[in-house]
Amino acid sequence: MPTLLITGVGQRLGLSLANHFLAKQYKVIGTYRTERASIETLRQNGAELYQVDFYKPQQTQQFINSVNRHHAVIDCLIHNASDWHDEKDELDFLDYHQIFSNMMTIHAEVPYQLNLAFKQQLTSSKSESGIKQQPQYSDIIHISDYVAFKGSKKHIAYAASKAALENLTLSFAQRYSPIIKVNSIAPALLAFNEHDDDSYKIKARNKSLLQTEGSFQEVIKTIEWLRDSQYVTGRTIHLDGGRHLK
Ligand SMILES: NC(=O)C1=CN([C@@H]2O[C@H](COP(=O)(O)OP(=O)(O)OC[C@H]3O[C@@H](n4cnc5c(N)ncnc54)[C@H](OP(=O)(O)O)[C@@H]3O)[C@@H](O)[C@H]2O)C=CC1
Ligand SMILES: Nc1nc2c(c(=O)[nH]1)N=C([C@H](O)[C@@H](O)CO)CN2
Repeated sequence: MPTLLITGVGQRLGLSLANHFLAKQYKVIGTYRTERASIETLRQNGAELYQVDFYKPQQTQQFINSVNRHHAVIDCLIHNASDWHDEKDELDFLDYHQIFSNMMTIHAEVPYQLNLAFKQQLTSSKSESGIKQQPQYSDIIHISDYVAFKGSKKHIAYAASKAALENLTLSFAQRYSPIIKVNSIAPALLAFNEHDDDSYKIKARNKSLLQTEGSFQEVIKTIEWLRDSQYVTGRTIHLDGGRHLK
């Protein structure tokens, strides 16, 4: 069965992805930063988990070394880990510096580093399985955001870093063809956070033509479609309810 490496599996989309593919008996390698009950449950269900704070380069390096030591094959690398920082007014220079640095680290530099570090594992998945019925590509999937296209006046660095991530898709698709497909998924609203109040929810839903939120299942279906594709690479797949036309 395929091996997936998913970053940020502790909650929400990452947890949904890990549970979905574990249920299909895939081998799931996951990263988490914060110890939670969900992490122990994933471990009991067979996931191989690594605790890493990607804001700490030494921990990123240790993670890469561990994966290189223990995993020879990766069929699909999904970059999901993300922080959603906003730029409040009247912060000082160093606060904005930290926000910008963190956003670029988690959404651009870490995907860049892991894509380069795990090329061998992503390439060997093809040779490991011997003769195939049809070309079977391995996949890199970057989870982006609609705001990479539109910008965001409240999450400026976040949006810019997601735009950088989508540009990485173009470069890695060229560099890793024809063995590895590289694509982005750019959702708009997928799921609210616990602290979101009703007025925020109404406003957020109304930003799209379909006037609703998506779902983590929508992303799962798109990942399954990308995995099955024989002809899509270097593309960003938008899941946004027609928000671009509102
Ligand atoms: N939810 C939505 O409506 C939308 C989501 N997206 C994108 O979809 C993806 C998933 O979204 P969602 O599930 O809501 O994200 P969450 O913010 O709920 O979770 C993201 C995960 O990333 C992990 N993470 C954050 N920073 C670090 C770090 N420095 N090192 C290691 N791990 C880190 C967190 O780990 P931990 O919890 O262990 O600390 C967390 O579990 C993200 O890329 C997001 O940008 C795009 C558009 C809409
Ligand atoms: N890392 C995260 N990124 C994003 C989140 C989130 O909770 N964590 N949430 C959103 C919102 O749903 C936004 O799309 C609309 O409010 C965007 N990115």
